[in-house]
Amino acid sequence: MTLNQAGRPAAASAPVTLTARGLTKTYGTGDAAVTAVDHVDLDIAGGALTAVMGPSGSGKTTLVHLLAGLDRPDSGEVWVGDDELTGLSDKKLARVRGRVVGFVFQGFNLIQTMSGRDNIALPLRLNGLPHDESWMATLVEMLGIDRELDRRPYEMSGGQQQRVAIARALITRPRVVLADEPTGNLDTHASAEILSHLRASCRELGQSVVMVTHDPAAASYASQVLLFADGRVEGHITDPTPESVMAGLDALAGVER
Ligand SMILES: Nc1ncnc2c1ncn2[C@@H]1O[C@H](COP(=O)(O)OP(=O)(O)OP(=O)(O)O)[C@@H](O)[C@H]1O
Repeated sequence: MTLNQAGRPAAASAPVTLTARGLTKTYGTGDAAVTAVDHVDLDIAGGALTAVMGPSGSGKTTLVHLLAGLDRPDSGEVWVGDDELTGLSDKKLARVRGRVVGFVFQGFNLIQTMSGRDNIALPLRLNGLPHDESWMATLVEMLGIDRELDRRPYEMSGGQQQRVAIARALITRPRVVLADEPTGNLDTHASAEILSHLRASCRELGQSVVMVTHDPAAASYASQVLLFADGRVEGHITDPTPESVMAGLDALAGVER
């Protein structure tokens, strides 16, 4: 698979590192306070796919929202290359985020009154970026969503909505892509295809791609897995296999294999 098959080549850009320093987010106060992300330091190299795994409630979604600038940390910093997202005003953050970060939400967040095509193109319109028909065609072919272009999200299956949401995240050729359970609604075959595309996309575009997943098979597509528990990175697995991921998760839960 190449991303360049439909016309103009996808512009490769120098990989940038996604960095977090001392990233902390607490919800609630007093006895009800939950520190969802607790002094996290990360250096995620561009051009590689990183998976984040851990128990439910360990803070994975909060972490990717903070890394994307969708939510503000209580303390700590997020950098995309030399740009500090956490230091920006809301207005500047919205502008940088729109151009630099692509996000695949857990619930897709597609706009129900808009066609698949308009949903995919929305980040370009919102950020005043030129429409690139050949890149749109490449993504549509890669994700197999040509029939979804003229449908509204409520006329699509969950898996089709997910593919449209992935196209929307990639349409601006963002430097950083954050994905919360990008294959959660897909069958094994469709998941494998999407993950291969995401991996190829980050390699060919030099993107830093971080995805949250509960699926060891999905995580094995990554070049590294971060094991997350109680808001902290408690371990790394490099060159993961489904078996090494399961062993890592068991170790995280204190279970001996
Ligand atoms: N908006 C919020 N207000 C209050 N507490 C929150 C909020 N969002 C998350 N939390 C709490 O923060 C903790 C981490 O939640 P988060 O959704 O980041 O975990 P997760 O690892 O992504 O979970 P899952 O795997 O179930 O999606 C949980 O205890 C959750 O209840």
